[in-house]
Amino acid sequence: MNPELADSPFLRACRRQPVSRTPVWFMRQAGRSLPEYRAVRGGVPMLTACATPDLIVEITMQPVRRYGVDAAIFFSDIVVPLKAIGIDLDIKPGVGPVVASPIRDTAAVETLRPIEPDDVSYVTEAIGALTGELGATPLIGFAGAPFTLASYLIEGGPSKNHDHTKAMMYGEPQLWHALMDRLTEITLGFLRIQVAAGASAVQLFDSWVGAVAPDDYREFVMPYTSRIFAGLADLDVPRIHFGVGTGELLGLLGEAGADVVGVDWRVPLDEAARRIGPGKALQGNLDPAILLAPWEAVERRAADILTRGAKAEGHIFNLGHGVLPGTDPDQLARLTDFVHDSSAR
Ligand SMILES: O=C(O)CCc1c2[nH]c(c1CC(=O)O)Cc1[nH]c(c(CC(=O)O)c1CCC(=O)O)Cc1[nH]c(c(CC(=O)O)c1CCC(=O)O)Cc1[nH]c(c(CCC(=O)O)c1CC(=O)O)C2
Repeated sequence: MNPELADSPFLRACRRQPVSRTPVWFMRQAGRSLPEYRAVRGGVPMLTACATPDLIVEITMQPVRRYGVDAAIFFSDIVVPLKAIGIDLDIKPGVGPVVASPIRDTAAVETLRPIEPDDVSYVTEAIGALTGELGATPLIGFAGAPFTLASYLIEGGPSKNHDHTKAMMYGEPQLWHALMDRLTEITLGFLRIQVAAGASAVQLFDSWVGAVAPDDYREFVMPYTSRIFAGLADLDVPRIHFGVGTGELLGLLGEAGADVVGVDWRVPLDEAARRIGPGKALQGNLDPAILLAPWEAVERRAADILTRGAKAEGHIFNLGHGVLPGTDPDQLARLTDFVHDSSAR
């Protein structure tokens, strides 16, 4: 790895090494909040954009150019690897991922095959071009975690209560474990492809896992996330584990094997550090909705997060979840500068 990249504040903070300033990036930093994104997407469907190397590169670079964030995140979506292995699904504007035939029996589970580099050659091509353009700025690869992907596949789309998902988990545990096993192989394979192509860190999004209780997490989810983190260990890239509403799960999320735990806005970072224990860096955790309020409100919260984050062994500033589409990009530009200026040491 290029020594300047290895020494970047983001990678150093992930490794819990001293930094010259707190690194910052934002989940969903590319996307609908940016006028330049809306311009290049035009009428191109989301999943077409995710399979077009030139668009992936351009969209990934947009927030790096505009904000000067400390990391880029590969432009894609959590359902891309599922589409790539032949699952009939689409991302519908205003709805989200929609699966044509929800997966609820053994025959359907058996249609989930492992992912091969040839299934996603556009990913390898885009990441190769990106690492050249990014130079000393790290590129984060990502994937959805098995629980969150299972929820989309079983429900057939976004779900508030995950009814069918939990019905399978509690009522048909064998089928559940078979599904999670296949999704684990796909997720691990997809992350390994991204690292082989040049990603210098990975983030596993278990966005909906906050819906399960700690004992159920241990039994039905953790064996799979642990397998993914263990399966990445030989690649020597920082592994970030993120979920929403995970206050009661934070210790277990750390135990599953990540290097960095992403925290949403519900738990202050000093308290999160206490719950997670030593040996982990933290990422987070400004409520993305605060960015819709005047700057003074943003600044007050951001300053508090920097103070609390300093109690962790490493801190990467981020939001507690993705940038909301109605966010004014000038707020994010100001926030990036504020984090850099007020944490410089
Ligand atoms: O509410 C729901 O369940 C549907 C959510 C939804 C997904 N893809 C989607 C949508 C529709 C939408 O955003 O309106 C569809 C989707 N994915 C994405 C976009 C672009 C944007 O948000 O404006 C969009 C909107 C598509 C469009 O432009 O019309 C891109 C995306 N998804 C994702 C990422 C990774 C990241 O967050 O940084 C990124 C890349 C961001 C970047 O390059 O900066 C990951 C993703 N997609 C998805 C999830 C599940 C949880 C969630 O809702 O946030 C997650 C994980 C997460 O953010 O926690 C599912």
